[in-house]
Amino acid sequence: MMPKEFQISHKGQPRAEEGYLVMDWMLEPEKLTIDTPIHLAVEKMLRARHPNRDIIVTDHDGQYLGLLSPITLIKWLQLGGKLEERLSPDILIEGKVLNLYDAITEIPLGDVEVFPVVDNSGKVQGRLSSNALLLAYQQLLDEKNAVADAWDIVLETAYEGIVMVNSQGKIIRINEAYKNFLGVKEEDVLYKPVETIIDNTRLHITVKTGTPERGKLQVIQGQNMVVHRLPIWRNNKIVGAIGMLIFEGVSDIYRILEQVNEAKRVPHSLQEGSVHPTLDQPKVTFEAIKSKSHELAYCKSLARRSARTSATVLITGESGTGKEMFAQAIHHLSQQNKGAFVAVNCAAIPEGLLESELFGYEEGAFTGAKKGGRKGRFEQAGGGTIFLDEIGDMPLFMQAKILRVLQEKEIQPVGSEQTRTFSGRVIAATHVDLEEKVKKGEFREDLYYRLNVIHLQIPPLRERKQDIPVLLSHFIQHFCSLYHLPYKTFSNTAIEVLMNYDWPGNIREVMNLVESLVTLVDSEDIQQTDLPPKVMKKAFFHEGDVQMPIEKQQEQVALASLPYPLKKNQLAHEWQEIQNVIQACNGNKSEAARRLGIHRTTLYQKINRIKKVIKNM
Ligand SMILES: Nc1ncnc2c1ncn2[C@@H]1O[C@H](COP(=O)(O)OP(=O)(O)OP(=O)(O)O)[C@@H](O)[C@H]1O
Repeated sequence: MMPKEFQISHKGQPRAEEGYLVMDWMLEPEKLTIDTPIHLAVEKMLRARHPNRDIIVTDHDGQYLGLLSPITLIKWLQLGGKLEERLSPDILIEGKVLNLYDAITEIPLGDVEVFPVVDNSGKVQGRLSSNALLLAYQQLLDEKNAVADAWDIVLETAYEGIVMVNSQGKIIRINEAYKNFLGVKEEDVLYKPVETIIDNTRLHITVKTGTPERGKLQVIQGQNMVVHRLPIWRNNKIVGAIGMLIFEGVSDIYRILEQVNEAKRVPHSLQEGSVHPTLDQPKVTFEAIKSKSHELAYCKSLARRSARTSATVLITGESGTGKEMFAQAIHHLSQQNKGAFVAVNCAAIPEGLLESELFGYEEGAFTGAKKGGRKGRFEQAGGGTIFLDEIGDMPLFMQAKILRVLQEKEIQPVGSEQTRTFSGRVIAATHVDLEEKVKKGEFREDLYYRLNVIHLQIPPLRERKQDIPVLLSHFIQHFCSLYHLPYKTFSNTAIEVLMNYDWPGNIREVMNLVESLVTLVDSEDIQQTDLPPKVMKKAFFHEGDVQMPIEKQQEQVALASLPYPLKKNQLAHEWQEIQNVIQACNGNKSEAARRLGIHRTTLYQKINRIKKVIKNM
């Protein structure tokens, strides 16, 4: 007797892709050979510890014949069967036979609780009970959920932006990184046509053509990005597409490639060195603004969007938070990038000179005016960007003149009757509370509103501590390579202290501290004890901090203060030594460098470095 299920489920070939196969879950077979005396079968059934007492019956070669179930056996005995008789095929039921390689999820189930398992030749190899099946299902679902959870975490935390669209090209999933980059909220983009949300996307085309596109350049929010677009197929139909966005590293490579291509286009005469092209200052782009926090991601996204327009931008934030960097990044991404970026620190220019500095002057405008006059900063910015830093410190009379530029787009040099058109863009910045100044009558309200078209508020570093490790690692690499020193790292405890510190000077302070540590610490591992006492004190003595006992705090500070004066002494010693040699050489630094066994430029660098470090101590 060959049950029909056996023939149906016997697929012959192992299907390794099915993860959950019958063979992985089956148990030892409880089997008897045909012709066994019935009383032995009854004893076996009574001895069975498991609830499913059906017994598999095979022929003498181990081939499956059928199942002996307790109920059919009782019925058979009631009809006059004898315990001395032997097992014969007519007492057996068919059962549901499974193949070793059947996938658990595809088993055709009936009402029985024991399933004989046979190999490809029909020989019995084991049995699968309903209990084992339940266990398998439970584990399968647990694993599926765990995989889905892990997958979600990967999607959410991936460095790349990831977006998924359905077959109609509507967004059905989008990860945090992409949302941050676009500056959108999930509810604003879900189920919207992707082309209305992402600039220059082709995902809505990918779902029509089914053609994958890898490593394509796509301009999003004015920035060159590298993207992959992959269709998702199911049962020979395109059910959606996935778009992946690759940020910084790769776009850096593309920029370098572009620069290489540019260089190849340099005219022959320049390559031969007959004329030396001047090297531009390195451009500050958004990629140079190192960050990991959501707060800065939002600022970058808003700034990128502002670069699409020529609207005035007001950047506020404490000193050293990166306001000028943002202004430069906006400039380089904007239409104005063909013109110059001219930065003016309004607080640093004496009040009497501010007007001529900003608007220029005509010849003879005042005593001491240069022949032929002079162009002001606005005119220098031309079709580019003028960055008015510390605008909050601008005197009221100048505020009126700036307002006029913003309203009329005209500038008037000192001593001139003529006005000139200003076609550039204005970005202003301040660390003071302008609204407060407006209330006090120290800043013109109309100018405030004119400047405040797009307001970029850069949070202080203590409110985005996630950025601290990124900045530390960025600056440590920067200074180690600048000073040709072997790469150093911070110990975990040092990072912990630095994370606890408030950074009143923001990123500028991080930069200065890392520079001095890189030059001061000889070891490649910067320890907590290498940090200056002010950092240690602030990191450990937070107001109202009652967690650490006072003796422990004192101990920490004492520990922290120890090596630093030592370092200071060491530096002072080195400084004295250099001064002695220079004196001995009658001030001749080239000779002093020779005596010290170092190159003259190295001596200059050393002197500048020591001066700078001592000043920062
Ligand atoms: N996110 C950042 N990544 C890398 N470097 C940064 C970052 N933010 C700021 N810097 C660096 O920190 C220093 C201070 O930045 P910046 O001059 O832009 O700040 P600011 O807010 O304009 O300061 P201030 O108000 O004093 O003029 C600069 O050397 C800048 O390159």
